[in-house]
Amino acid sequence: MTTIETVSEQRCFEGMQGFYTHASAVCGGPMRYAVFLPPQAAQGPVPVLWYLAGLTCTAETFTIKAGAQRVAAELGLALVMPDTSPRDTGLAGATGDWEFGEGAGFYLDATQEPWTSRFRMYSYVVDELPRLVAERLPLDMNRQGLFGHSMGGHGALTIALRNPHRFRSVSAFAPIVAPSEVPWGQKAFSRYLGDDRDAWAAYDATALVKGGARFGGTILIDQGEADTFLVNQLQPQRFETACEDAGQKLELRMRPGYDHSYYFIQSFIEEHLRHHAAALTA
Ligand SMILES: N[C@@H](CCC(=O)N[C@@H](CSC=O)C(=O)NCC(=O)O)C(=O)O
Repeated sequence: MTTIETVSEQRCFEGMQGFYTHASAVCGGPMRYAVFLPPQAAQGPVPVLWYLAGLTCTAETFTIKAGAQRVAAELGLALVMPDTSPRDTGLAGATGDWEFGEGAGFYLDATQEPWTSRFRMYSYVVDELPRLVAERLPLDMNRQGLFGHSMGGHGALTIALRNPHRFRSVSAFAPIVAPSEVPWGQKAFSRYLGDDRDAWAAYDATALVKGGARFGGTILIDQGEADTFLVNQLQPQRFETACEDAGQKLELRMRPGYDHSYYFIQSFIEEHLRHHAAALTA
């Protein structure tokens, strides 16, 4: 069994907020993640909700900024927050640009050198970390949901669309819905995946829906209308059109006055947690 090192554990709303590190076989080095266990976990396995964070974020960002624990404790949901990439890789070009490399793993498995040995966040989030937490924590892995923000919203949508039987619920705050078509995604995908755009489609929510991927429940998205990334990077209408054409159920809520920040996420976190709880605790 992989050794887990506890960085910290603190009582929170009668549950426990922890930060942990472990040696990741998939990412070839140490990885950090956070878990909130609600008080109900003392009685038995609880549903688990994965949160994938955005560019520049760590396992701490959502944990300390979103204010999710109070309602997660009420609803009996465990929260798992992975980091957004491997760290201290020592690879030239992996630091110094907030849109690429460390802090910008894009929840994909890189196929190009030198990234392919370390930047494997798709397999880390889909396979390695779930196995590791399921072995140690009272989590009901038959009741999993997934959500995320921006780059992490892209991760949540693509992972749910590719694994619809694993996840009962999915939602996103201001997701990158069509990375192949916008500067953030084009920069990252060309470096991690190379120039073959067919390889990009597996990590593009809009392309996945156009290609036939479906999620069983309603996909929930909140998007701020005052988000400075809305026009150049996020473009939710691309996903909305693809879902309409495909008959994929989507609730896209445009929120006047809200930007891209964690103040926006704080404002709607309770609605997202209740959306997931409705599917996970039914
Ligand atoms: N360059 C800026 C902006 C970085 C930023 O806005 N990051 C977002 C995610 S963007 C898409 O994935 C974020 O969530 N930041 C964390 C936060 O606490 O707001 C910078 O370096 O700050």
